[in-house]
Amino acid sequence: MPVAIPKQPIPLTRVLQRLEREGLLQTVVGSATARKLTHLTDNSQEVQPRGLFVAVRGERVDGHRFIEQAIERGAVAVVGEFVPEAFAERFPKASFVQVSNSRRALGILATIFHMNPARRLRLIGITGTNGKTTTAFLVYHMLNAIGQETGLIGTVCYRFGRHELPASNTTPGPIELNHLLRRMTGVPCKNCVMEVSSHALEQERVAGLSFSIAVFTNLTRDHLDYHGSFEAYLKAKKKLFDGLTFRATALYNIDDPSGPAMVADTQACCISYGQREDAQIRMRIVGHSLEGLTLNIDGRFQRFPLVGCFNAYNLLAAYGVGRAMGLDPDLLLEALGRVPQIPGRFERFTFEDGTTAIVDYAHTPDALENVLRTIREVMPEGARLWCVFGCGGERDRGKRPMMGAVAERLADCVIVTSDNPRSEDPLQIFEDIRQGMRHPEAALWEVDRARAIEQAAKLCRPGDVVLVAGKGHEAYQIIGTEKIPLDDRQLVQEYFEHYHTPARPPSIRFL
Ligand SMILES: CC(=O)N[C@H]1[C@@H](OP(=O)(O)OP(=O)(O)OC[C@H]2O[C@@H](n3ccc(=O)[nH]c3=O)[C@H](O)[C@@H]2O)O[C@H](CO)[C@@H](O)[C@@H]1O[C@H](C)C(=O)N[C@@H](C)C(=O)N[C@H](CCC(=O)O)C(=O)O
Ligand SMILES: Nc1ncnc2c1ncn2[C@@H]1O[C@H](COP(=O)(O)OP(=O)(O)OP(=O)(O)O)[C@@H](O)[C@H]1O
Ligand SMILES: N[C@H](CCC[C@H](N)C(=O)O)C(=O)O
Ligand SMILES: [Mg+2]
Repeated sequence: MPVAIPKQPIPLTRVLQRLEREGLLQTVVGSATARKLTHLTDNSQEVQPRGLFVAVRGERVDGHRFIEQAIERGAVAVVGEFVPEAFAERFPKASFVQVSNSRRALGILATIFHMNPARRLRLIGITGTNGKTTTAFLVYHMLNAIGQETGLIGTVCYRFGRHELPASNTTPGPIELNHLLRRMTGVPCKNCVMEVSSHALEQERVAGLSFSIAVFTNLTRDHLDYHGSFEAYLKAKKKLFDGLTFRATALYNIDDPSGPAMVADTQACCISYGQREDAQIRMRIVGHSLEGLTLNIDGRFQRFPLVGCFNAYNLLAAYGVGRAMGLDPDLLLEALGRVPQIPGRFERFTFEDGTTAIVDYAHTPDALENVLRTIREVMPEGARLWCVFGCGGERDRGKRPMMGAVAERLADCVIVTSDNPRSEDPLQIFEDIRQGMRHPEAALWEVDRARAIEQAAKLCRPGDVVLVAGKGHEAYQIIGTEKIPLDDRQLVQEYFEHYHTPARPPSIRFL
């Protein structure tokens, strides 16, 4: 985890004033209040002399356990929620700043230590269960194509200028996030479009950031292991909109049942998008095939290379962002019409004998259903639809039987396999998936994902369509705590090329 280093040391008094203004400050213990702080971190192992350590009650461990270690390594001040016993006596040279919410304090302090880079950027935040990465990529390409230098933060990677960094989280922790924003201002970027996950909102990773535009895509089942209930999940997403000022714009999908609730308490100017008559930004699907979509958006016809009705919403949301920025509709649509392939999102591979394989990141029941339906609607008659999928370990168990049911209902042939089992037993995950299926015996069950893809390649007939779902751009399989290289796109190319390139007749040699 990175450390925030300011241009010049920051007086602790400034930190206290800001925390007080935010209503977070409770008490201050200790004598070091006149000190200047050289860096900020929430990881005790990264503390150096004259640092500020924020103790966070984490998902795995409680950062308060490492206060002593942080002070031994040179922290002169500690921010936390509970004052350790006899702090002043045990650590006479340090100060303890008690706050009501350490995660929130960390977010706000990260903006100070990185000199508030977000103030020099137009921040565009995208939230929702599905479509965040796609919509963020669309906005990124659209704005850069029309000459507005824009950075990107999301699941696949972080991009700005000529830099592309691997993503740690969809929405990184506040120190890394503000560091990225600071680097973007150096490009210089005008805008930053970022995915804002529900985990990030719950954990205050975006605290202290002011979004100019926030987009809601949709809300269906995911992450209930973490949030506990659908209501709590909705509430976490809603925080993005509740935090907007009256100067911001909230774009919401009016066709999604949770759309209106999402913006119910926002101060921002709300703009709805969707197919409904009363949508302020409206589209109609004019045509869709395996080659792409034709939409009528606000009365203008445009073709796009993205497949699937769900992508019509992502395109509309991206267009809405451009409209909220006051940009020319024709320019926006023309730019969106030329978007490149988004890594691992409905990525299509066609083979000589007419077989098609599609690698897609669908890892929720709703996404899997949408993708399978889409393929069904546009695939050639007489062809069979295959679905190779699995469910992540240490993630929402409830979605497993639902995904089993969806795959069985919509595909002709199902191969269940592993998708990042993490510390769980893949066979137990299979058992959970099996619970949702009526005829589990009709499916193939293959723990080894590479072998499952090979089976699909071997068993499908020329002209069939094979969906390999769940991992999209991911180039690894997480087994235990190890990340083993594995790339669906590479495997698909390798195995399908092997089984679906018709053998050429041997060339005749004339002697
Ligand atoms: C479960 C979870 O969300 N964990 C996230 C969380 O970690 P945490 O702060 O709770 O970490 P922890 O390990 O319990 O440690 C608590 C504190 O003790 C500190 N510590 C720990 C050890 C030590 O020796 N000294 C020390 O000071 C740690 O630095 C930390 O401050 O905060 C970290 C920084 O913000 C995240 O990187 C981390 O994401 C983990 C890696 C993760 O897998 N998260 C997933 C579930 C996630 O967030 N996913 C969403 C996307 C979901 C979607 O796409 O729909 C995302 O935004 O990526
Ligand atoms: N608007 C949408 N509605 C429903 N399903 C969608 C939508 N957009 C994409 N999908 C499906 O969901 C999958 C994930 O899409 P995407 O990566 O854009 O979403 P995400 O919200 O970023 O997901 P994650 O939270 O895992 O990062 C896609 O591969 C596709 O199958
Ligand atoms: N952002 C999602 C991605 C899931 C992708 C899937 N491949 C899995 O590992 O379950 C998560 O962390 O739950
Ligand atoms: Mg994403």
